[in-house]
Amino acid sequence: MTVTTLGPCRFRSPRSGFVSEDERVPANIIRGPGRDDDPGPLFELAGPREMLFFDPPRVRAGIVTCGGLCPGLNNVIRSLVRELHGGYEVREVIGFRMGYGGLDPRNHHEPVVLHHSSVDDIHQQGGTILGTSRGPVDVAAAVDNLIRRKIDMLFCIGGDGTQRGAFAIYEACKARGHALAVVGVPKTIDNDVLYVDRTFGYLTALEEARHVIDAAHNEARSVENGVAVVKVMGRHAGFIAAGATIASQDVNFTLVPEVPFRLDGEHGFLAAVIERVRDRGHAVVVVAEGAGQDLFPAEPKATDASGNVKLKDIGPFLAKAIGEAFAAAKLPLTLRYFDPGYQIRSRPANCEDAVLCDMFARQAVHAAMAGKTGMVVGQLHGTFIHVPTALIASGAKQLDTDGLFWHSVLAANQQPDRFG
Ligand SMILES: Nc1ncnc2c1ncn2[C@@H]1O[C@H](COP(=O)(O)OP(=O)(O)OP(=O)(O)O)[C@@H](O)[C@H]1O
Ligand SMILES: O=P(O)(O)OC[C@H]1O[C@](O)(CO)[C@@H](O)[C@@H]1O
Ligand SMILES: [Mg+2]
Repeated sequence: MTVTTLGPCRFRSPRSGFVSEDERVPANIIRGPGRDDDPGPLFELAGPREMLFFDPPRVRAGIVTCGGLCPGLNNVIRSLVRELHGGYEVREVIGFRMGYGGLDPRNHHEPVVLHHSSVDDIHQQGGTILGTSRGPVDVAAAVDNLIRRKIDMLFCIGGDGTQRGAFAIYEACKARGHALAVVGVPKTIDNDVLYVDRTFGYLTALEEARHVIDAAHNEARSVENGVAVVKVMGRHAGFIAAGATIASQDVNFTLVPEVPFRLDGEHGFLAAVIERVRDRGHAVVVVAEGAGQDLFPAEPKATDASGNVKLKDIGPFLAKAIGEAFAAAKLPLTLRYFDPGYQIRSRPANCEDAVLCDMFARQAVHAAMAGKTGMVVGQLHGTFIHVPTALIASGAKQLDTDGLFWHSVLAANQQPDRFG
């Protein structure tokens, strides 16, 4: 599957180290001869193109950040601006404010002009200098505004919702014959974006989660029968819970959305916690926010402003259940509860994420200058690629519970494969 290009490329690039349009990266690893393995989609390689669709000095670029905060948003903004200005000598870069809401002039979020110097040290701050939001977008009004402002390329930094919004903008521009390059940069601490080995923000989230787990472990093991419960983010995927478990090696129970669990019964989660505390005197539980949602009564699901289902709060629910189980077993308990979600995602990027943000941003600029549109910069097998936005929006990545990563979790925490 190839990415759409806006038209013939007529301008010579000022960059070097060009990649060819013919190189492809397969989604799947071919496991060996004699097997009928499906390579899956074949993705274009990211990188500078020799010929460009846009004439760099005439380009007007726009940047928008949407959805929840994530470490590295400012790094991406900075590297986009620096590559546009420094690499291609683009004269005008505009930052739309407060997410997609800022694309609609009726919301009165006046965009800001981003200069080389105005992004100088923003990478040292968490959050996003442009502001962000959730909530509905009037795509027609957004596209009217982009056309009126003569924007040639729009960089949409955000998660799955943002990329679905980017796709709607891309389709509306196509229908109206406006040559806008819509290029996404995949953001989320949850790391649940398809065709992206690692989204930016994920490793910073692990590092921060590990600090909290260290604290939880110290609390739990310093008291009699200490149990610490740490809730981390991860709506539909347990990558943060799993990765932090492996990084910390001090977690005893890791609960993720991909593995349903039972609380009660001989082989249930609560019996396992009691056994662990009887045996070792303390326990550390890490739970992803999307885990165990089936333990709550089924009722109509509320949604947030963007249409994301509001999850039931599994953390306090588990803490209460553990308290009741210890009481029933007439066992003393000291329970500590940690919910560091916002503390984690508002941090500045760590070193690995800073590198990834810069790489993603520069590949996004190369793609847009070559007229690529309706695409997101991805990364597979350590290689940067162009992924059609339609594919990114087709689903979400989850933990492979038969894979190496989850097996490392089970090896680290020694919990059974299943509870109940
Ligand atoms: N199908 C869609 N069409 C148009 N806009 C959409 C669509 N889905 C989501 N959006 C818009 O994209 C923006 C960001 O979506 P959302 O709040 O779900 O965050 P996200 O990008 O998924 O990031 P996070 O990982 O933090 O949830 C919102 O303004 C939302 O209204
Ligand atoms: O409180 P908010 O802003 O709705 O965001 C919470 C969500 O954001 C995420 O961190 C994704 O950005 C999810 O893991 C979490 O469910
Ligand atoms: Mg989302």
